[in-house]
Amino acid sequence: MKTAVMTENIRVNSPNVKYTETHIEAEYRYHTTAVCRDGDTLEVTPTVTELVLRTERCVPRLGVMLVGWGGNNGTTVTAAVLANRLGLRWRTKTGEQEANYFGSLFQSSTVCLGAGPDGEEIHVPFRNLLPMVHPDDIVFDGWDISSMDLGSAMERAEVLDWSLQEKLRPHMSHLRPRASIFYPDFIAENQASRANNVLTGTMAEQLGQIRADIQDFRQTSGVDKVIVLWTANTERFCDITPGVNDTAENLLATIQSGGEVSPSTLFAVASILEGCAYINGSPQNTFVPGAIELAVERNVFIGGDDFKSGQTKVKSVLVDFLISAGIKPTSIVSYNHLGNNDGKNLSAPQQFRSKEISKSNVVDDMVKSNPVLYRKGEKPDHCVVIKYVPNVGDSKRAMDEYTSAIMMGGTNTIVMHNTCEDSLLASPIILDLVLLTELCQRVSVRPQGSETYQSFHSVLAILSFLCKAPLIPPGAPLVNAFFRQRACIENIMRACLGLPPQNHMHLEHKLQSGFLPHYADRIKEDEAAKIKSVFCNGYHPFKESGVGAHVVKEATIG
Ligand SMILES: NC(=O)c1ccc[n+]([C@@H]2O[C@H](COP(=O)([O-])OP(=O)(O)OC[C@H]3O[C@@H](n4cnc5c(N)ncnc54)[C@H](O)[C@@H]3O)[C@@H](O)[C@H]2O)c1
Ligand SMILES: O=P([O-])([O-])O[C@@H]1[C@@H](O)[C@H](O)[C@@H](O)[C@H](O)[C@@H]1O
Repeated sequence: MKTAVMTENIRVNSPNVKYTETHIEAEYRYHTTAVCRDGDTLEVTPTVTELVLRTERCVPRLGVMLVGWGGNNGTTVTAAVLANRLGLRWRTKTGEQEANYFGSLFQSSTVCLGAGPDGEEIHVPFRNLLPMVHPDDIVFDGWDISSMDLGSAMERAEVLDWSLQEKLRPHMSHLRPRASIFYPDFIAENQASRANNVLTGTMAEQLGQIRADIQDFRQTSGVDKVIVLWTANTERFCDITPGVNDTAENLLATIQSGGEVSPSTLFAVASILEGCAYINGSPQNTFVPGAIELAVERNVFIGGDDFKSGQTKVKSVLVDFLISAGIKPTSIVSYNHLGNNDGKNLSAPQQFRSKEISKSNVVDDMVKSNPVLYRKGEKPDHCVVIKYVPNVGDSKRAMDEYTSAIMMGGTNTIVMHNTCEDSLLASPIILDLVLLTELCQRVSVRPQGSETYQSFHSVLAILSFLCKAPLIPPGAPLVNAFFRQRACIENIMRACLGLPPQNHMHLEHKLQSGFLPHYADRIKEDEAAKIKSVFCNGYHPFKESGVGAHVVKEATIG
């Protein structure tokens, strides 16, 4: 039975937005711009498509099954949710610390709704825009090739303060990962010593067991829906072979007969067949063409690849800043060393290669966007180095050097040192990934002229903000630039409320004699005259006359 949890505290006052018992229904004018070349002229045509976006208001009880549950990320995200749910506080050497969700886009960042009574911008937590699952309410389960219970695995991870671990252990020691699929040649040899919790049988039997595990979790936990997320070790890339994994039919046949199918792809197939969204937090090519085709056929969301958590996240900001400012990065060197088990696995060449690819391609879209700086095909030198240094544990040390050409033959070099507990950056990303995926499962869209509503494409490109190597539908533009990706999420959620995209223009404050605020037509004639006299003399109505305060009350924000 779904729990009708009304989490939003924003009510949009518009004739285009309807709140029913079950849905928010927004009529939305989607503005885009079509460009085509006519000789040496670019012809630009603004286009408008009428859409109706419908969002289910009932927030389900969400179950998340982590593959690699006993790892640094798996234990840390589980611990963080428990600590927040329990409202834990603990002593550290610098004082008392309380649980939080820093690093989560939805839990710890805000969006600007619009202007308030005094003209100031009103910001609200991102999560408040639409009804969303609260991370405190997530129920975790999962698999690991290591049988260690979550309390001991948290200790093995060496991520969280000991005093916090002491408080959490009674709540985690009874949690045990389910046995998993283990094919040694997909991850580093140095991982074999962990593998004491593995499934036997044929590939088809193992697939069947994973499906049974998902069914068992759904039934025993009482959750309304399950999302499966891979946070197990980075695998080597899989060969894409016609007749093996190039179509859904061939992939399913290969699983029956046994062949080149990775554990991560098997988990993807199991999840899709169980109707569960599947997200890949690692860089390997889990989503072979056959897996993507299966997801589309079954109308199930898939997303990834590789959490964008630290060094690469900064890169997707810094390179966007440089190129958007007309400065030309000519060399990017990204080095880091870390001492956790992820680093140990990545010390093997094939696993490092998977990561090198996802960390290297993140600047391509930004480079291609600026033909003023870069000739066709020209790219900055880009070097990625990862070293395993056990002593530093989960505290990854990243060092970056960005060298750029500036005006008249000048050179700018930015050097950065970035130290962090890698798992404390990845854990909020995991939460954002599953919460955004769950929200998208409750959104449907009816384009003008269509009688039926449709879901987002099975390849959930909106997750790009959270991934180093975004998986996108065929033909869609690949965007890695951080703030463009963030704006995409914000503006789609605003569209679900019938609100226009954020444009940051503030035109009402930028004209010589100003103009009437857009809502002025909704207020009485004499008050409009007052605002006109005040506002158009360059004074903001809210500050000067107080009349705006009355108008804002009618706008019913809050
Ligand atoms: N900041 C980050 O931590 C970050 C950022 C981006 C991507 N990642 C990726 O996330 C993944 C997990 O990172 P981590 O630091 O938690 O690593 P980890 O090594 O601590 O955890 C991985 C876990 O997966 C388990 N495992 C390996 N193969 C498995 C299988 N077939 N089935 C089930 N479990 C299996 C291991 O036993 C281990 O417990 C890695 O692939 C890493 O590259 C991490
Ligand atoms: O997200 P990011 O910090 O650029 O990338 C990280 C790498 O720098 C790190 O070496 C690796 O172990 C993590 O899995 C993660 O991928």
